[in-house]
Amino acid sequence: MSENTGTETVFESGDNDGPVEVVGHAAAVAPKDAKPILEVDQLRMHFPVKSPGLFRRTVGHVQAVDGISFQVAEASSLGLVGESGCGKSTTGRLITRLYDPTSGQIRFEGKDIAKAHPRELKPLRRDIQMIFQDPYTSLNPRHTVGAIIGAPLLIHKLLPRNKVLGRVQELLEIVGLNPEHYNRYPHEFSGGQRQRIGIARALTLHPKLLVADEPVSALDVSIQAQVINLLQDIQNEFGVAFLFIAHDLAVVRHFCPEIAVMYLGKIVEIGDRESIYENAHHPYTQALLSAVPDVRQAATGERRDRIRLQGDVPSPINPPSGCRFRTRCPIAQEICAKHEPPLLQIGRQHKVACHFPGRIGEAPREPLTAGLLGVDAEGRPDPGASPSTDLVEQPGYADTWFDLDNKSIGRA
Ligand SMILES: Nc1ncnc2c1ncn2[C@@H]1O[C@H](COP(=O)(O)OP(=O)(O)OP(=O)(O)O)[C@@H](O)[C@H]1O
Repeated sequence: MSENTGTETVFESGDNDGPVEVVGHAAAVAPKDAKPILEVDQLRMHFPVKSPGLFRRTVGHVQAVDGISFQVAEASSLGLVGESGCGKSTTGRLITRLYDPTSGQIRFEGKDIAKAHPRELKPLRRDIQMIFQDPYTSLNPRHTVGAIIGAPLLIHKLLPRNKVLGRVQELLEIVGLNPEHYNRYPHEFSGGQRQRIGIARALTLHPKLLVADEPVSALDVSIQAQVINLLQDIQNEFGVAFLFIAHDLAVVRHFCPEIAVMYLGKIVEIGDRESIYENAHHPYTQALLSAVPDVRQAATGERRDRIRLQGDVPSPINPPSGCRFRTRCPIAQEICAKHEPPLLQIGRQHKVACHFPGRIGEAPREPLTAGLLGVDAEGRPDPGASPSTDLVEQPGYADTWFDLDNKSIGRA
């Protein structure tokens, strides 16, 4: 495994009072012209809610994921961020096909796996692996580390039994653990070391895509940075793509060249690192960002104004009409209750779903989306308008977009 040879960088954590400096790697950049390895298109997961009693009728649905679209490029990383309950883990579990989606497509290397039969899933399990949040509960305490890491090789009959130990030791070395410790049990390791064991297990079958569900949230801040550096090393060495799930925008900043922000089952903003961290246009992203300590501001003693959202995320069983964020949004107006804002492309790699998208304090006075939806500023049908028929959310970015600053069409 390559050593930590990158430039000195800073890793921040929103859970801390200030940014934490680590000697680490330069921030990951997207590989040039990489093809998408994963394309998620209008993906939905509605869990049925059953009535109590004998007949257990379906009385409603939890709209955990409600029509999301995005891409993950080969050997790159997409960060999926949002508060607890917004549907991130469900998305991860759909992609690894632990759940059957209600509708939508999950194209892996061009092939739709959303409805793949369990028989077809076996080879897929090699290519797409998951790293779980909790290194304490995700490892079987009764099995040795060698048995945990080697099991997938035996299940998939990839190596004869007498070759497994060698491969296990190689994997332990890759994740920075002592290869002689294969006979130890999970409880003999610290939290960070256990997460390394979970990563080794996920790597056993040479996956092409890793879904990392809050892989560092349970770890101490200093250990978080080491584990993220390890994931970056693994990506550089093996070309693995990542869907990196986190509740905190600080955690994914370093590792993910592209970020998607989720709220109540929807993607509300998606873009490259610069668009999200320097130029966020959705009030929800702005609120999440305001909780992240900023390195430059910490150095000058300034503080970013904290935007405090009122209340909790509403229930996904009965989400608010129109824009789902409107009940907590500081700039919501009448139209927001009536119409769901489409995810509009406003930059080369930047999309936002808001009727009033803008930098903090620069939101437009009139809803930007009214003409496209064929309504007036209050959201009432406008008989003179011709609504756009082309508002279905697509994965990826188009070659043209609406440039909000210049009020003109931007081109790639
Ligand atoms: N198996 C299930 N059955 C019914 N509802 C579910 C199920 N799994 C998740 N949910 C609900 O779906 C919504 C989204 O949950 P999910 O775990 O995907 O969110 P999350 O953003 O990952 O949150 P967290 O960080 O807390 O895990 C929540 O309201 C949750 O209660």
